[in-house]
Amino acid sequence: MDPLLQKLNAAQREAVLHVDGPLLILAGPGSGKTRVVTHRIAHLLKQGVHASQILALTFTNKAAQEMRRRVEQLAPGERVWVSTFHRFGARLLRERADLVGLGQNFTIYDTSDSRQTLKRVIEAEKIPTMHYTADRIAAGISSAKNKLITADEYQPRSSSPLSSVVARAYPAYQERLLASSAVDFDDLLLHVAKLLKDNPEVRAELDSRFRYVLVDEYQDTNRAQYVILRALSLDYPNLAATGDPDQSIYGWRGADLNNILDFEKDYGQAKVIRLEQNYRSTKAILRAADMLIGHNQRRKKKALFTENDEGAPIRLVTYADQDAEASAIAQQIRAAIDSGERKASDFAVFYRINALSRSVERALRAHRVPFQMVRGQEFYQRKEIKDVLAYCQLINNPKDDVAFVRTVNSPTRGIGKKTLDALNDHAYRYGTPLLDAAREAGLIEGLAKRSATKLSQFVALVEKLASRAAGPVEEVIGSVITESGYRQRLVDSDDEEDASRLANIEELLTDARQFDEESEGEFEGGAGLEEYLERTWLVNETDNWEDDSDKVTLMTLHAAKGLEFPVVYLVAVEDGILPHERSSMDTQQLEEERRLAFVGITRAEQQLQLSLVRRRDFRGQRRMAVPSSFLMEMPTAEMDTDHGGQTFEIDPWEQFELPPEEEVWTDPNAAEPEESKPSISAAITTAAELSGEAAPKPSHPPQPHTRFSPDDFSLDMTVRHPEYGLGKIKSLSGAGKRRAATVEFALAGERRIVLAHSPLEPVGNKG
Ligand SMILES: Nc1ncnc2c1ncn2[C@@H]1O[C@H](COP(=O)(O)OP(=O)(O)OP(=O)(O)O)[C@@H](O)[C@H]1O
Ligand SMILES: [Mg+2]
Repeated sequence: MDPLLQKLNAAQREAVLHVDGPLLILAGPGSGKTRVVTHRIAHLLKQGVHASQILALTFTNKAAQEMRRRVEQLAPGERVWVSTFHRFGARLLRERADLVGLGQNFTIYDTSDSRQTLKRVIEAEKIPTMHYTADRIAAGISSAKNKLITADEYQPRSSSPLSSVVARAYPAYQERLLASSAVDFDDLLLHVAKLLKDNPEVRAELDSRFRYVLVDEYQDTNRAQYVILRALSLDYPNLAATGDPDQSIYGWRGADLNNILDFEKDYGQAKVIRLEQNYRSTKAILRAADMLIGHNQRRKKKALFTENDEGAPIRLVTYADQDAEASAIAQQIRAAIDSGERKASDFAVFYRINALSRSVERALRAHRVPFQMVRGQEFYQRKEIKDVLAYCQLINNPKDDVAFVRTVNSPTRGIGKKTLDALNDHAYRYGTPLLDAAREAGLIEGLAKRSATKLSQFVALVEKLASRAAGPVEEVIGSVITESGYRQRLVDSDDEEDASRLANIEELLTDARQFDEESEGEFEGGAGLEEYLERTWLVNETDNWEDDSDKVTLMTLHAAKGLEFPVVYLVAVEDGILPHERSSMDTQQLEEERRLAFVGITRAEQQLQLSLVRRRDFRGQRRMAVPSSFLMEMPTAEMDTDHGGQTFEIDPWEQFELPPEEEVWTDPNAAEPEESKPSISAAITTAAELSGEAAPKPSHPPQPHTRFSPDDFSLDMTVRHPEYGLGKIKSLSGAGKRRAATVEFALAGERRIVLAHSPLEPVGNKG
């Protein structure tokens, strides 16, 4: 048999051998979907398809890089375009920038740059924001863009005050981006989708150029991505999508599960292949994952089996607090390494939000366990790095207003807010970029002569730097930091922090040198600088992850997608964290949280430990942690549980005085705080928060006033107890104040609870 097909099972082989026509590979975790994608590319090449006719898309740079590596192994010497959606979008857009009114040298704004632009627009155009924060408004714009609603098409809904603010801010923001020849991340897809829609000849050309399109993790595509893929597969419908609806975890970024669920409808005669054998995990791990995901209502059931061993039982451990949790994990890892049983890179620690990593980092350090934190963007997000890169941005794209604002007074040149305001007004009035406005500084009304001179000096600096833009990137950055005085200011400072800033800038020079070496001879006339900037703009979470180093990996659940590790620790499996507190009022969001937990669990090959704590210090507050509702949905009885001598006997409610009788019976929903109501914009507040950048609000124990009445409880109902966690009502007895429920708690076992005196809450009927 062809060696390419040897390491594939029958269903995988069928998918690999499929050449023409739409193909959907629908399968659970660890079943070889990604393997099929790489082997299919190799097979296409073998069939004589030219490498340039193949386009493979995925979501993270890491995944793209890994795919490229595997293809290279299977088909040495072939250069297939394997990319993330955003990089692909950026590349295509540079080829056709004129069609959407952008300069070819457009800048890609990151979240903070686009937020700043939005704020400036709101201020300059005096748009009434009705107290909505820029983040909320930005989320509204982003959500519209992900649904492919352009600024002209956006219609406010009368039921949503936020949408009427968005309706004013969106067009103004978009206009400003265009004037700066800049795009935000969403635009990379929006512009391309629109370009393909409005220019049939361009669409047809690209459709024929990319004869075979492959997409991994198709379940995470949003509307814009869907439209792009559709446009590239009309005349040549050779789209192969692989995905798992149960692993869709980017709903907050507009991912639309219907894209995968409707594939067969959208692409007639699609061949659908299901892969049912999991090669990754033990039976014990797979069983728990399967049970958990079975609680999602909105899903198609899938069969998944493994011939792997039963494996060790999953460990479910309760620790006293997060330090105990972290140091126990570090100790276990240390011991396994010392005994020679495992190496550091066998381990991964996952958490729902980045803020939870700190105690784990500290403990690993204390136990001298090498580790790497996967936290994208960090380097390029540092202030000093952004400052220096902003000069490069301005050289590359003189219309870039954000870069202008960032550099004009950094290092300090005595150009103050008043000067900038006058400049900004002028730029708005005449519709010019700030740099052009600064060129006319002498003519600007209300600008002092001294200020005008300073602005002219700055313009001269930028022009001087721009004249050298065509050289190697390292030299460009070298002259930026020297000529601007940026380096000198750091050198002269006594501040410790400035010393470390200086070191970071040296690091940036090294980074640029590496880029120059990698791309030697590839670019001409300044294109190198643009390519380098693009690299810094489109880094994502998994970029700084080295899989060949012997270190423990620390990452958020979102970043873990597609990866696998022999031993996985999932920490803080607690209510309010996983599931995230924000999801508690919304069934759809709760299901997405469940999928996130599912993704985490299914990364584990041999061993999995789930842990939680009794007390967690969080955002400066100490609170009693409640076990995650998801634990109740897993086979905890067969797990190796250890509550570390922690009992569930303490009653924190003793400290509360019972309120007067009549208050006990008030409607718990009547006084629901405004901000806990679900809304679209709350659902997508900020990408950063949801991807784990920020912490959820700590959940406070409900006040006794909000207790429920015995009538609120019924048989089989899921309930939450602040101390025992989640449970199900097995039986009810007695009446009135003596009415009691016998509840089977996931962790604390069976308890009889007198309802009138309990803090028990129903959890059903949400969403
Ligand atoms: N036929 C096979 N024989 C042996 N090992 C296999 C086979 N197919 C896949 N594997 C291995 O199983 C593991 C999971 O494969 P892969 O990562 O492709 O799964 P996946 O379906 O993409 O998973 P996920 O949904 O988590 O992305 C990998 O280590 C892969 O090498
Ligand atoms: Mg995969």
